[in-house]
This record gives sequence, structure tokens and C-alpha cells, in this order.
Amino acid sequence: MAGGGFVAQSGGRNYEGGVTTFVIITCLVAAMGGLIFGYDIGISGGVTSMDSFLKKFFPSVYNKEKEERHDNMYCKFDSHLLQLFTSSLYLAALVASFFSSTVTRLFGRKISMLCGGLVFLVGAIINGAAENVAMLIIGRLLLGVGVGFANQSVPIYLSEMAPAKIRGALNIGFQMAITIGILAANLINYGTSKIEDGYGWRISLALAAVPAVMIVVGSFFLPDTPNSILERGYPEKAKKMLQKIRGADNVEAEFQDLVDASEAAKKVEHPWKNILQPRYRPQLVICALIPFFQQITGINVIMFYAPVLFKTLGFGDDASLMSAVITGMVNVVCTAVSIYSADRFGRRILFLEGGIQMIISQILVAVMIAINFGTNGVGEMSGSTANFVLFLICAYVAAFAWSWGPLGWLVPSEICPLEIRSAGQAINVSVNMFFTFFIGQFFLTMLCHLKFGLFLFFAGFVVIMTIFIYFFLPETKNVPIEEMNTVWKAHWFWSKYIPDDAVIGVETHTA
Ligand SMILES: OC[C@H]1O[C@](O)(CO)[C@@H](O)[C@@H]1O
Repeated sequence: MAGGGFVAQSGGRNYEGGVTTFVIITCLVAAMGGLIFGYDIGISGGVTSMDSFLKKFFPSVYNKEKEERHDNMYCKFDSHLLQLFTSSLYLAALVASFFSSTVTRLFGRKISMLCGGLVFLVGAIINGAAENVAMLIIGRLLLGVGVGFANQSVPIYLSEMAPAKIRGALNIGFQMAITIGILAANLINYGTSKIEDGYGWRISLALAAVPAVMIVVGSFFLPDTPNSILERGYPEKAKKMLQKIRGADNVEAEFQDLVDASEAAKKVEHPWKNILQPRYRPQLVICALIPFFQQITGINVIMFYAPVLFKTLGFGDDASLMSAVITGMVNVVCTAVSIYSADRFGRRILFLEGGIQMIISQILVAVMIAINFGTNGVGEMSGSTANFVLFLICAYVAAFAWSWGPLGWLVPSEICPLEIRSAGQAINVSVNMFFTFFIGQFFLTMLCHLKFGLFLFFAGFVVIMTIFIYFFLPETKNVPIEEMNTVWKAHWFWSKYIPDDAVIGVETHTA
């Protein structure tokens, strides 16, 4: 175990070396991996609302939508086929995240990112050239595989490269890239929907190749993380890399912690079986619950279906697409708030404030819809009421953007010791993808049945998860990643699961 040393207030030690330009640039490049995910989230809703796209690939949906124009507004867009187009990608990503976990561990984080980018690129080309539904679906599946690889490797890469004191900010670069991807997609859809010859959807889908090229080229030049180089058996190279990214010659303390972590990891033959052991219970529970909670906030209702939702509320076609752009902008700006705050004020306060703000706005949205559309879904909203609902939705997106959005990636990627890190991240990604799929597939059907109560349903979950954070998530800001067990060991509930020999690097305790 590494020799004692100064114990920072939050439980970890300060290492030598600081924030280098090199580390910032590599992390910015890696975060680009989030763009491909975000672009996908943002693009499908707009494309599936384009008549030319529906007529070509889903004529039955197109006819149904035209015929049932004046029906109950809650059920206007309920179509399984269409929802499957949106959500199938996330099923592929779910499966891929398990393979990419092995690639990430055996071949490194960089190779995993590169694979993701390449497969995604092929998917984008097939989609842009699609002539039939089969090409569309094959393209979607390949995009999904790419997203699965990137979502698995990028957050780990960022958390490992970053010095502890700005790990939050650098890791959130991933979510920032996701939100920029969503916004870019919203803006592109806004432009392509106006193309008269009816090939706008093709441009929207093909442009996914741009972020794909960025991640492919970027990851080609990226170095791998010291943790991963060491894990694959090159201690000298790992140390050199650590010195380079920290801009200091004396990186002994941090390197020793990496070596300790890597030794511990080597003793573990089956990361999958291992994560089920009692000593990893906090990580297992949190890596599985956080992504579930992140999705059950209902955020992707807004991200996937904002234009549809705003149309339903009585906005015109153009105003609906514009409103989606507005929520997209709020999402980007408020993610930046999190970059600023996560390492200063901590993860918990963001989770708790964000949760309360989401609950209030969701309840008010439900009330406004209930008053105006009742249970039969017939009614209208005045302009000012609809604007007020838009404001409430922005307040909700803002709260998500500085809490559950970025922290949903940051926390699972930083709480796992090396030996279960890629397995923990695979659980995080696959649970996230599963529930992203679930919401994508069933939201419109749920809206049809639960009506305005759907927003209360999501609010109810946000209440539960906010209570969960209050009691079960310890603060992890500024704690070096390989010393995280000190935090669990000091926790009122989780400490009983952590054996003494699992605590690396700290020999003096402040708590
Ligand atoms: O910014 C919103 C986006 O963030 C995510 O939750 C990923 O962290 C997506 O599922 C969602 O579309």
C-alpha cells in the first residue's frame, strides 16, 4: 500500500502535478465521443415527423396520422413501428456495451473509442443512402453499436485521465458533447425539414458521419490512460504517461496508487462474477440504479419527442421545432453550470437541488395539461398558457442538465475500483440504454393511457431517487479515483460491505 501522506478534507490525498494543457486537450477530444450519441438522440424525433420520410418508409403510419388528425390528442402519435425506429438503436447499444467492456479492458480505452467511431461511421453512411426499411434498420443497429462502444469507453477514459480535483469538470465534457450533439441535430432538422424536394431526412441522417469522423480521427491520436497501460502490463510506459499528463516528474504517490489498484485488479479473474461480491455491493447498486433513475426522470420524452409534444400542446409545426431548439439550448447552457459546480460544490447538492426543481416543474406541467385537456384529451391551450408550459419544461430540462444528466455518467465512472471498473461501466451503459429504449418505445403509448398522469408518474420517481441520493450516495468530489474506498468505508450504510484491506493509499483518517 502506498505510504501515508496528506488527507484531503473529502477523504482523499493530494497528488503532485497539476492540470496540464495536454490533459485538457485529450479530454476534450475524447469527450467528442458524446457527440455521436447526442446527435442520434436529437435527430430521430425530427426525422420521423417529416412527411417525406414517413411516406417512403412507413406509409401506413403516414396514412394513419393524416386520417386521425382530430382524435384525442393524447393518442395522436401512438405507433409502435415508428417508436421502434427511434428505440432500436439503444437495444444494439445495450448489447454492444458488453462486448466493448472486454475490448476496453483488454485492448485499452482508445481502441474501444476508435472501434465505436468506425462502426458508427458505416452506420451513418448506410442510413444516409437508405433505399428501404432494411437499410434503415441495419444502419440504426450499427449506429447503436458505435454508441455502445463510445459510451462505455469515453467516461472511463475521462475519469482516468483527469486529476482528481477537476475530474468532475472533465468528465462532464462527455455530457456536454451529448447536449451539443442533440442541439446540433435539432438545428439541422429545423433546416432540413424546409427542403422541398423531400430528401431533407437523408441529409439529417447522413450528417451523423461528421461527429463519427471527429471521434475516429480524434481517438487515433489520443494516448491511452496510464491506468489502462498499466493494466495491460507496461509499468514504465504507464509512468511516463502519468508524468506527461500531470506535467510533473514526481508522480510517485499517484503512480503507487495505480500500481496498488492494478495489483488488486490482477487478482480478479472474472470482473463479472466479482462485481457480485458483497465488497462491491455499493458500486453494483449505484451503477445499476443511477442510469435507471436518470432515464426514469422522463428526460428523453422531451429529447425524443419535443416537437411532437409541443405540437400536441397546440404549437404550429415551425414553433414546435423552434421550441425543441430552445430546450436544446437550455440543456447545453445548464450542463455548463454543472461543469463549473460539480468539483466546487459537490455532486450531492446538484443531485438534490436538481431533483426538487424537476419535481416541482413536472407537477406543474401535469396540472396545466390536466386543466386544459382533461382526461379525454380534447381542448386547447391559449398562447400564453402554452408559453408558460414551455417555460416549465425549460426549468425541468435545466435542472436535469446540471444534475442527473452529467452526474449519471460521472458518478458510476468514478466510484468503481479498477478491477470492476469496466464491468461497472458496462452495467451503467446497458441499464441506461435499456431504459432509453424503453422510454423511446413506450412513451407515446404511455401518454395515450396515463394522459397528464404520465408527468406525475415521472415526478413520483424523481421523489424516490432524490431520497435515495440523500441517504445512499456519499460525496465523491476531489477524491482520487483509486482511493474511493475510503469514502465507502466512512459511509453509515455501505461501510459494512468494505473490508479494511480494500482501502488503498490512506493511512491517516480525518473522519
Ligand atoms: O441531455 C439529455 C440526454 O442526456 C442523457 O440522459 C444521457 O446522459 C440522454 O439519455 C438524454 O437524451
